[in-house]
Amino acid sequence: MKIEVIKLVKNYGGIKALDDISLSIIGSGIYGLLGSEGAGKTTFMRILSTVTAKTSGEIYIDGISIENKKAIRKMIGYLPREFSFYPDFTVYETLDYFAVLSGKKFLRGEIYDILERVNLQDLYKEKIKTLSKSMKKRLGIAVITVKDPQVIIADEPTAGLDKEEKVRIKNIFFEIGKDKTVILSASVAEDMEGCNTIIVLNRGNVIYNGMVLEDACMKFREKEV
Ligand SMILES: Nc1ncnc2c1ncn2[C@@H]1O[C@H](COP(=O)(O)OP(=O)(O)OP(=O)(O)O)[C@@H](O)[C@H]1O
Repeated sequence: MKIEVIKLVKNYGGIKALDDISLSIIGSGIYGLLGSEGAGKTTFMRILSTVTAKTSGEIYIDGISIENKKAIRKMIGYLPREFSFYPDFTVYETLDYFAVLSGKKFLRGEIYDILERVNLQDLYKEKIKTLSKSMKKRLGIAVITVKDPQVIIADEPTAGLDKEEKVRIKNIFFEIGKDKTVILSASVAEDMEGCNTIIVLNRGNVIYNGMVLEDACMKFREKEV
């Protein structure tokens, strides 16, 4: 899997949210996108997921242009910051519903297997409205992995969770990242722990792209003050 971003620009009226970004993401693993509020993380992820249109530049995923929305959407699972579910559906019904939407046929056992991967197997009868924030996040991960995409993009999946829950969510992504490309964002440096590559965004520019967490944190903090 290779993602190539070439001279990507996104303007919202007079606001330059992404200012000529070029980078490559090659192979499986966890890629962390670190940046403070307004750095452009959500915009970047939404463009990659074909939810938002770019202003200019090019993106290719395995050689397929992002303009080819239909093909790209098959390759990508996008977990936005807030994922909405039907509050009165149970955990099982929700996953089953998205499985049907994905167009693939799933056996009952396969749905339980997916729930097990995100540690929700014992809660399959629970209604969504009774779930905690972390449980909903985990269900969101289950939902986006149901169509087995090659690339998983998650916008601040650990924001607002306690330490234990952050670790739990991260471990799920580490497991997925063994053979898929996972891109996740955060606005606090500690949430980048365990990422194989860290990309630091600042006001729409890439100011660090590498494997050393300490260096990424230094660049990030330099711009924060
Ligand atoms: N729909 C929009 N209309 C106008 N400006 C926008 C829109 N979406 C984002 N922006 C602006 O683009 C810039 C980048 O925002 P973006 O949400 O991508 O950053 P972020 O790093 O995800 O930050 P946050 O954590 O606050 O969401 C900000 O200046 C933001 O105000």
